[in-house]
Amino acid sequence: MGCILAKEASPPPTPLLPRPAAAGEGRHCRSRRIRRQRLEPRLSKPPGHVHGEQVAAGWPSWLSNVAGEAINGWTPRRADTFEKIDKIGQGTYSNVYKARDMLTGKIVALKKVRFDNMEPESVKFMAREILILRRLDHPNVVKLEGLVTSRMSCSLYLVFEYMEHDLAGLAASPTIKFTEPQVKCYMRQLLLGLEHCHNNGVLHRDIKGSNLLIDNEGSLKIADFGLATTFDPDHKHPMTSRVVTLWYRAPELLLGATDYGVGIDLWSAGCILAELLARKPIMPGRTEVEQLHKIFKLCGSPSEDYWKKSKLPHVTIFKPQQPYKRCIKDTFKDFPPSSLPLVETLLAIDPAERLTATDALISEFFNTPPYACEPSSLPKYPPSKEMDAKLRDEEARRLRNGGGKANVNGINKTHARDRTTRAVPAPEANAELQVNIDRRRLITHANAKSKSEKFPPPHQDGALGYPLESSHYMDPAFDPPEASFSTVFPYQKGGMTAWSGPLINSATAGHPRRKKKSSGNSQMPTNLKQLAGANTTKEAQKDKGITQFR
Ligand SMILES: Nc1ncnc2c1ncn2[C@@H]1O[C@H](COP(=O)(O)OP(=O)(O)OP(=O)(O)O)[C@@H](O)[C@H]1O
Repeated sequence: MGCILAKEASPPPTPLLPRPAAAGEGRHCRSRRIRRQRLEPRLSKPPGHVHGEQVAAGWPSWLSNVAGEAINGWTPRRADTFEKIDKIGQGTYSNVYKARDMLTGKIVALKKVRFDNMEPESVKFMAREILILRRLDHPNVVKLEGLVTSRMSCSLYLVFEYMEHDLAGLAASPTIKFTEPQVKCYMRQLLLGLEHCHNNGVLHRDIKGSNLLIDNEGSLKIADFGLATTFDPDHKHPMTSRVVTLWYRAPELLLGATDYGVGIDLWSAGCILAELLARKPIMPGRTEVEQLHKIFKLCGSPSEDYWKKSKLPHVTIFKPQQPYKRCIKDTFKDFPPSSLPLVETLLAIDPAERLTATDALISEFFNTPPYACEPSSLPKYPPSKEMDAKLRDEEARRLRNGGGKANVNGINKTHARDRTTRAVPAPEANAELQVNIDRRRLITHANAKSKSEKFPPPHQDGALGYPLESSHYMDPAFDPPEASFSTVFPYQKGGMTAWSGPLINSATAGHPRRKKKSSGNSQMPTNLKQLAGANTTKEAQKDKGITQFR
């Protein structure tokens, strides 16, 4: 969620001031300006009378001051009109609760936004998320149903329709094996949601399984617009390239592009399609360097011509010494044949070749039998969210430590389920403890979710934890232990999977495998090797910073 504090060199993603009219600018330019204003959420202080009206309507003054536009036309709901049922999720900047709306009886999700000392910047970024959510209205985009606060309140809750699952949780469950029609059904909904976002000038910028919520009717909805931004292809403005969780981040972002477009979300969608078919993440990089290396190994490195023409800032640093050949077809030779052209298109190195969500929806994949099933025909799954997995792990730990003597059945049950859970994020509540800070730093690299547009640095993320054995549809030769980079594969084999990254710092622990691997680094250009180290150090340094905010 977007309590964001931008401390980057890059300009803010939504320039807010309309350009003053130049002499001679006609109606055409004015209408373009109006369109631009419509596209770019205004986050300025509202005029005095509007501020007064908003406060009279029950909004706190601090919110109206900074985010007047975001709350315009809405009335706040009072917290005592909701009954909290359970905590169901924890994001970096929010806690999410299951609650009952006592006016309607409906079950909802309440996302409580954490503000750090009411910093206007963090309130503004949250306002941007609200404005973006209010602009969108589609069955495959999560709906913001209201806001909960009061005049004297220091907190804000976003009210959403309640969603029982997320795609990462379902995909990680070893008991759930998606069929081809089911994969098509989820992908179709994802692309329809993306099409709506893009047609309305919104880039999501953090598409990944845990942000794709699924309800018990099989509907998939894109959620978490904390990193989203507005864009206008006719009036490009520079945007930060440090967006999207690393495993799903497009190559142009890794190369430092600031004028990207819808292609970045389509790349992430391509990673998800291949992940659903392969039953494990296809490019789990731990640093930006490693991520780009994995991309080149699978998708081929760009042509000489591309490198020559490219004006991307990091091109000289990242250019591999030897070109890599594209090997998507070989790697995914067991994928359903009609899926390969779509995977190829979505994972095109050149964003211009990735086409659009609309193009993807009319591709062969969706028009070849077996067709996508109806969402309502999807199975009704047991709870599978990140938080469910976390609670199960905590319960298992408690029982192992002797707390479960009273319930032998409970122990057995928990242990059995425990083995099947996926990775869960580090406990946020313990972040102030040094041991957890250190863990977080390591896990940050492993999970590599960039939230640098939020608080510096990228925070750790629950990501996906698949048992190694669950690999499917994917050529095992594709991802042998990484000679150049990885020292610990970010998944654990069987047993308890409590973390999605290494718990020890393999860079300093003298891991025996590491020595062997580091000698296999010869393919990597020296400048890349240096950067790999530099990057890690930088990330770790930045990571220290986050502890000050929590
Ligand atoms: N509408 C919803 N229904 C049910 N659960 C939800 C809903 N929205 C969010 N959640 C749960 O809460 C978690 C955190 O929500 P969200 O990702 O929006 O917050 P965040 O602070 O932006 O997190 P992140 O650190 O992943 O960016 C999600 O992973 C999800 O499991």
